[in-house]
Amino acid sequence: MDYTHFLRQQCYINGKWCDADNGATINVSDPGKGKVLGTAPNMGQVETERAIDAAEAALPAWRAKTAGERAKIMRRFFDLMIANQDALGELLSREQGKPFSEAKGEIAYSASFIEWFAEEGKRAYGEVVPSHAADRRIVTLKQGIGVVAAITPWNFPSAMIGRKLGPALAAGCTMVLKPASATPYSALALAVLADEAGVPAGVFNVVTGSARAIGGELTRNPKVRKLTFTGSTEIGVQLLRECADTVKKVSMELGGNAPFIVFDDADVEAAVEGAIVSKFRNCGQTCVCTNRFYVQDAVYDEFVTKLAARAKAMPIGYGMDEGVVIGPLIDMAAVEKVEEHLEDALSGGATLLTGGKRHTLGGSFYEPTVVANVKADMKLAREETFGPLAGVIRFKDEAEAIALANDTEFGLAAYFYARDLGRVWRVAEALGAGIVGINTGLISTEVAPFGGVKQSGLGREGSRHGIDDYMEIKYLCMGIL
Ligand SMILES: NC(=O)C1=CN([C@@H]2O[C@H](COP(=O)(O)OP(=O)(O)OC[C@H]3O[C@@H](n4cnc5c(N)ncnc54)[C@H](OP(=O)(O)O)[C@@H]3O)[C@@H](O)[C@H]2O)C=CC1
Ligand SMILES: O=C(O)CCCC(=O)O
Repeated sequence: MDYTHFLRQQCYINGKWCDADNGATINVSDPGKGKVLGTAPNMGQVETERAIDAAEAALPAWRAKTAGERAKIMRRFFDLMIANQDALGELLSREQGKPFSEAKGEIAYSASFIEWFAEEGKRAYGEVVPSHAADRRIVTLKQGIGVVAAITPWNFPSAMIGRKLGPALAAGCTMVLKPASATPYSALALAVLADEAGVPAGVFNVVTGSARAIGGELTRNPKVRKLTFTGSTEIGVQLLRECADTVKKVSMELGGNAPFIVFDDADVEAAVEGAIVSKFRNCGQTCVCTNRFYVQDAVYDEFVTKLAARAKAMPIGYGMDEGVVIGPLIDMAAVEKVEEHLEDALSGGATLLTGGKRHTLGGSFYEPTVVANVKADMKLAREETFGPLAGVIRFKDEAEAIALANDTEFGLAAYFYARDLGRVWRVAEALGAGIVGINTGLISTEVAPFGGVKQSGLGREGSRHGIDDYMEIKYLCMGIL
């Protein structure tokens, strides 16, 4: 199947493909070539309300199915995603810019949440609680929360949906999704496959367009019982406020500022490998990407020299070109943010080791960049860069590294390399993050709980815990007179 089969330029509401009521559209561009790929409907409040009504109407029948019946449909959905991995990967690469190999990996990652939660739905056990009274019995049930609203970002246009849709469907919930305006096609492609898999009309709805109008309705409408969001902390905070009026359950997967610590007992080669993966995946545009490196005195020079050499050798190009590992940034605003952070570091005395400029391909291509002699108060260490810029800070001892790593309002991922077992436990326990990568730069999998502490978010996605965010516990107290 060709990728164009999945390139739908209409929204999906109540099992039907539709335009905005007023026919308005937004352009969707390929960030690599800068060329318009197509359009998507510019919907607003009215269409969103219609989608919520459809999700509400579809809820009783979807909820009434057994978990096993839902799992069969979800299994078909998973199989279709895998069978169409190449086409879905190409569509994703074209709208987002990431290398085709990474895009295909993202499709498999996205599908893995559908498969995982299809099975977890069957294990959403309640419990029998030892009673407090001889004449009463206590039982708990877990029930799907109802209509779920999801708002997702452009950096993982498929996987951030898969990991919300999987648990929602498995729990017996229905969903209205608003994907990022930059990358709506991967979301609409999921609607094509959901339909083919037999997900009933109204269970999964996709609306594209005005973030404010659609988001406003999703947060205001009392029929929506849960909002799940991945994106910036700034918008997450705004959505939390908006959800307060109708007391919705919320999951927030927000910004990060991940530290990556290399201790003097680390395997430096392995640390460089992990650093490359963790820093430059998706051109530095993931919330778990390393944002600041801390390297101990004794191994500092070796680490920065090797990191710079590896970064310099990374092939840059269009996502669909053979062998590319670094694609374009999502837009020029992203390039400007990298430039601002680099300029701030260099003007404060940091040393440029490689990169440091826009790539000759033009547009939003930027060279993988490494700077040494970075200080902890520079912008690149304090704010999420979300780009291919690695700044390396020197430290003396374990206590200093932990203090530096934890000196942030964020707490999503943290990484460190060390071999001393005592140190591994001490540091792992001391880091203020929801996810800690130890001697690895890659922590993402559907089987583990993904989520942050502090201003990086609320709730966990993936793992056996991920379905709980889509369920309520009901307690039954039974008199047995
Ligand atoms: N945690 C993460 O994974 C991500 C973090 N980020 C961080 O955020 C920065 C900015 O990226 P950006 O794309 O602007 O992220 P945003 O948080 O603005 O966007 C994420 C999603 O929220 C939507 N949105 C934006 N404003 C509103 C609103 N008022 N009400 C409801 N929904 C809204 C967007 O829609 P639309 O696309 O239509 O604007 C998109 O679907 C990045 O540089 C990065 O630092 C970004 C993406 C993912
Ligand atoms: O940046 C994000 O929000 C998505 C994280 C990707 C992952 O699950 O690894």
